[in-house]
Amino acid sequence: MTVTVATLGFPRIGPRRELKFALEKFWSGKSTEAELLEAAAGLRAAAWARQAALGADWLPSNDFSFYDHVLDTSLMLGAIPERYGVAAGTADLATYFAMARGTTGESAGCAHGHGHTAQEMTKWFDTNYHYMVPELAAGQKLALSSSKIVDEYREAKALGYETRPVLLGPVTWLSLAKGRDVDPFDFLDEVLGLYSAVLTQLAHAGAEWVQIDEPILALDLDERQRAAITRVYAKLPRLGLKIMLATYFGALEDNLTLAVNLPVAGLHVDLVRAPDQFDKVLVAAPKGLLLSLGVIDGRNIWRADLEKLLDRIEPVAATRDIVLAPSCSLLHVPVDLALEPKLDDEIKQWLAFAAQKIDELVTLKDALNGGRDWVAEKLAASGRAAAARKVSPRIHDPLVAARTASITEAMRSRQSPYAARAAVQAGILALPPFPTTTIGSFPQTAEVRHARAEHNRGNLGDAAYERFLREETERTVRWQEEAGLDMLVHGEFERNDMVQYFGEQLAGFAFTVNGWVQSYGSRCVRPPILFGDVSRPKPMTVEWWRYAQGLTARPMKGMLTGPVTILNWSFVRDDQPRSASCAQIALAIRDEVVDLERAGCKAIQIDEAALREGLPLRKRDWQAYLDWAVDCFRLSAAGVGDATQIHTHMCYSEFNDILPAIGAMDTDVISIETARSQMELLEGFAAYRYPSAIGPGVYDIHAPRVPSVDEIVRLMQLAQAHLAPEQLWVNPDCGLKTRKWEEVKPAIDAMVSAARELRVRVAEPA
Ligand SMILES: CN1c2c(nc(N)[nH]c2=O)NC[C@@H]1CNc1ccc(C(=O)N[C@@H](CCC(=O)N[C@@H](CCC(=O)N[C@@H](CCC(=O)O)C(=O)O)C(=O)O)C(=O)O)cc1
Ligand SMILES: N[C@@H](CCS)C(=O)O
Ligand SMILES: [Zn+2]
Repeated sequence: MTVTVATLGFPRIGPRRELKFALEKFWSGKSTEAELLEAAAGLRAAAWARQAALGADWLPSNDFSFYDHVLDTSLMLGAIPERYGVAAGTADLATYFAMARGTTGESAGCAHGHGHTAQEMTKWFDTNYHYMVPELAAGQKLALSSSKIVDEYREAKALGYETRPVLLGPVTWLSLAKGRDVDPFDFLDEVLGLYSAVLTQLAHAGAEWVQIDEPILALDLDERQRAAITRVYAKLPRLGLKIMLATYFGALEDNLTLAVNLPVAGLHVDLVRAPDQFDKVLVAAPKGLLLSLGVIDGRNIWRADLEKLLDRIEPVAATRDIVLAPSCSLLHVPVDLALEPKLDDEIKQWLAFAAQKIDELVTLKDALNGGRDWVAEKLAASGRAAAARKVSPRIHDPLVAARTASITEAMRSRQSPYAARAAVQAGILALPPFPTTTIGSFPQTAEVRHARAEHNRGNLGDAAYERFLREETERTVRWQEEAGLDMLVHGEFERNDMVQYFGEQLAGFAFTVNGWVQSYGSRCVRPPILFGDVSRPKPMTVEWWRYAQGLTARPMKGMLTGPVTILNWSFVRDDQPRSASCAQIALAIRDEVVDLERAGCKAIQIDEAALREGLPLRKRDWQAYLDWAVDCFRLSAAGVGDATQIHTHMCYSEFNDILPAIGAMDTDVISIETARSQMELLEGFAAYRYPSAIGPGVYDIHAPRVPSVDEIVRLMQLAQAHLAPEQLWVNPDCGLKTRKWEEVKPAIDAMVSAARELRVRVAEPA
């Protein structure tokens, strides 16, 4: 029986974010399209060479994307909304970037009243990767509009690599699509026809296999989706190509029988998220179905215990051909651990990034094909690392264990109910009706990022860097006073990222230099690595808060990232439940909250941008997650007295299905994204009788567009249709870090003017 190795997809950004820099150079007009195409071809060639050199047998092609693979699929199908003025069949790179960024160059943007908005962007399943939501309208004509998949197959072939092209499956694409006056599934036959044409072209180009990704198969499916799966995979396998149907991010569960009985040549299953499905899949899968076993974690950075894996796989490999693979595309992990000179050796030996994961797969393959002795040293090293990690004193801190064991319900509860707290806080803060504030960050200009980079490189000393940050902060505080904002923020200039900044200061976290992962388009994040018990060696934000508050008599918000968001945007431990790691982070944030209060801070914002997006993929798992997530938030927030106003912020706009959880967070003020939904979201808050204060975002910070005073007044009037005026704050949808000062200043001026007008209007007798 033969064992081979596949990779499903390799990170496309390049080992040092080469794609980001090539894209941003092109977008800013500093390079030509030809130069961009050349850079992309170089990245693809390097990725194939690397994977081949590591010993992968099945190399992916079409896993590269200039922005997003869902958008690539939309362009392939010619699903181009009318506003871009391009007929299906005639799209080019300019159309692609217009769909990705809007014609003024911004995600979801529409500048100054002209230009075309980008497609909506949202997160890819439960990852921190974001895709462009496909749009379909009634009567829309689709047509093949991109030959990318065939071109990249041929490009690899010309370089001597036989690849298995990767294509997002039609049922997942339709499931992610939004229809305007139409059900996306009405397009099923048309879409199926186009996929058939693409597969036929690939077969003509010489491809033998294609990998079709249907992650939707790991979710709860309705009858229409199940029927679509049956229909699509009755047809596509007849076109001369063998199909490896890839499922990932969870178990097939009730979709297992459906999946294994499709007439496809291969099926990939995720055995990291869903190890328990291994036996079920083996029983259900017909002998002729080539199984691709996702045994190495494509979502996390831990090195595997290879001997332990072999114990499970060996009996199977003796009875059937198998492919070994990461659980999903390697898109979600950094490229190469070898680029991390600053990680210490003890932690480094526990980790595997994309390149190391392929090496692990190849070691497993060699052990299965040639016997364990053949790779004895590699297996022993993997076993030693796993054993060392289990007992390392770096991981286990008895003080943290004792502290988490003594968490009580009282520690999660504020002293008094909201109404009593609100009365005390009103007396102290003395804010006007419709108080104005912002969400925390002000523009992270090139100058700010450059100063930080120079400081990190050692070219800018600590004192000079600190002086620079203090000046930026002071300028921003002064400006906020002049603008007339009521509750100020310090601007977050000292922070590289709202999660990484805290990870870098907490014990139990390690951080990388080049461990970038694509978040959306050219934007990347470096998730901290949560490897051990978490504690807070010393205050993290208090000195910045104290400095900023010292500059003004107005209240300065303390600004923290919440435990659930830190957890969801980090690479986390796999040796204890996520809830346990989250409770530890919650205690560390609680310490910071208490210290801020002691320092005199009257209002503390604990951002939970990722609480909603951390929801499990299967609905039946939601409540358990929400229970511990809300508990952790409350634990982080409830160490303060009634007089301290606790804010939170969430910038993903689907809240109605988790309103009880939001209520249970028991915050004094929540700011949420609402501008794009015209305040419709507040209906849910009203129906739920949400008791405390809400700052519904009055303008979309994802766009460079400056809102008018009238528009903000109108939005706030819509808000008053749902909520009492006393409940309302006025703020933007999210932080301003990605904006420019010339956009921020007039927008905030308009916001403050609107609040003043609203105050006059409520004061006037009806
Ligand atoms: C709110 N979002 C966030 C998510 N996850 C997070 N962990 N953080 C988030 O804020 N998930 C959901 C959304 C996703 N949205 C975004 C928005 C913006 C970015 C982004 O802008 N990323 C930056 C990198 C940010 C960062 O870490 N910056 C560092 C390093 C800056 C840098 O690149 N420096 C250069 C040198 C510059 C010079 O010398 O002039 C270098 O190192 O080469 C910092 O500021 O210090 C990005 O550029 O992609 C991400 C997600
Ligand atoms: N305080 C953060 C929240 C972003 S979700 C910011 O303002 O950028
Ligand atoms: Zn936000």
